[in-house]
Amino acid sequence: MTGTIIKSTGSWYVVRGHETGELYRCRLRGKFKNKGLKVSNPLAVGDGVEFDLPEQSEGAGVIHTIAARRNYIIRRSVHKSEHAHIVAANLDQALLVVTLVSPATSFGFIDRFLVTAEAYHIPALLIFNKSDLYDEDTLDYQRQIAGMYASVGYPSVLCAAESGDNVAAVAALLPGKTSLLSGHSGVGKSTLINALVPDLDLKTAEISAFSDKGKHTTTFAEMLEVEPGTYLIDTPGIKELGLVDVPAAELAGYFPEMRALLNQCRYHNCRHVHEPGCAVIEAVDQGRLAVPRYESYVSMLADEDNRH
Ligand SMILES: Nc1nc2c(ncn2[C@@H]2O[C@H](COP(=O)(O)OP(=O)(O)OP(=O)(O)O)[C@@H](O)[C@H]2O)c(=O)[nH]1
Ligand SMILES: [Zn+2]
Repeated sequence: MTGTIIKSTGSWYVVRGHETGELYRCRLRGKFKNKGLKVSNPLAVGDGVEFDLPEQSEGAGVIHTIAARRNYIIRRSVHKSEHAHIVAANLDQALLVVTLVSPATSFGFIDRFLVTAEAYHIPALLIFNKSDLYDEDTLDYQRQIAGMYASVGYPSVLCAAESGDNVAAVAALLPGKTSLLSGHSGVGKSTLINALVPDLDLKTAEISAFSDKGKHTTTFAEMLEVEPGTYLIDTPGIKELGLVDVPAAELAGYFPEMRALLNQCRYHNCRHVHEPGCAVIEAVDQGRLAVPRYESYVSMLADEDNRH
């Protein structure tokens, strides 16, 4: 049988079976190695697996094959001696919840998230929340920002999670996909999840009761099941996305609007800061490349220089 891992305790996995639609508790057969990947966990939520239900196993499954991953996000350990671990695999999109007031999310944070998503090859979208708190000027401003991000490949939705206003537009992004939901503390992520996942507590309780069977186990990771096949992964912020140490020379390649210009710079190793004949600087000067995006690039480049 085949299925998707929706919860992991490190030794047990909860798998949603594709053929039956049922939940299965599974173990991993024998030793598994992640080829060329130094991580502590062989399997993560979102992984596709093949498993058997042997007789005399009291309904517990045995995973014997892991499907190739389309992508995955890892979290580095705080202790250097420990391996990183895979937070989740096979993400279809990353949604970043942001706010323009109460609190205002900075461009720096947004662009860092988008660069990280590019590095992971995960399409990213922005959810502007708390629209009920925006006055006319802020709404104008929001349209400008949304336009700027849309023009470089990041669509967005404006909503108010608390009142439910336009949450339907967010819900429409989800069916059949695995979505990562991120955002600074206080932007309304929990409120949004509660609006998106009806009976959230019931569903979570059901899966816990099923997987823990009265034992005290720590959950390493869990996907919220909006419905079978539609999943949300809740993470507190960019640290979870573990902004991979993007080498300075590659950084501009993770800004889609800069990518197309890179081979037009006079110097092949142009850093696009004050080099003569730089196509990126020219685009900024001519208003073809948004200043806030360029400023984020320069600031990330400086951070990268300071690290080395
Ligand atoms: N006015 C307004 N307030 C909202 C909206 N959505 C959430 N809030 C409020 O914003 C505050 C933070 O919301 P949470 O859902 O707890 O935010 P969070 O992002 O999950 O924060 P953490 O739990 O710290 O990660 C709460 O007081 C919510 O009531 C909204 O659409 N409009
Ligand atoms: Zn350049």
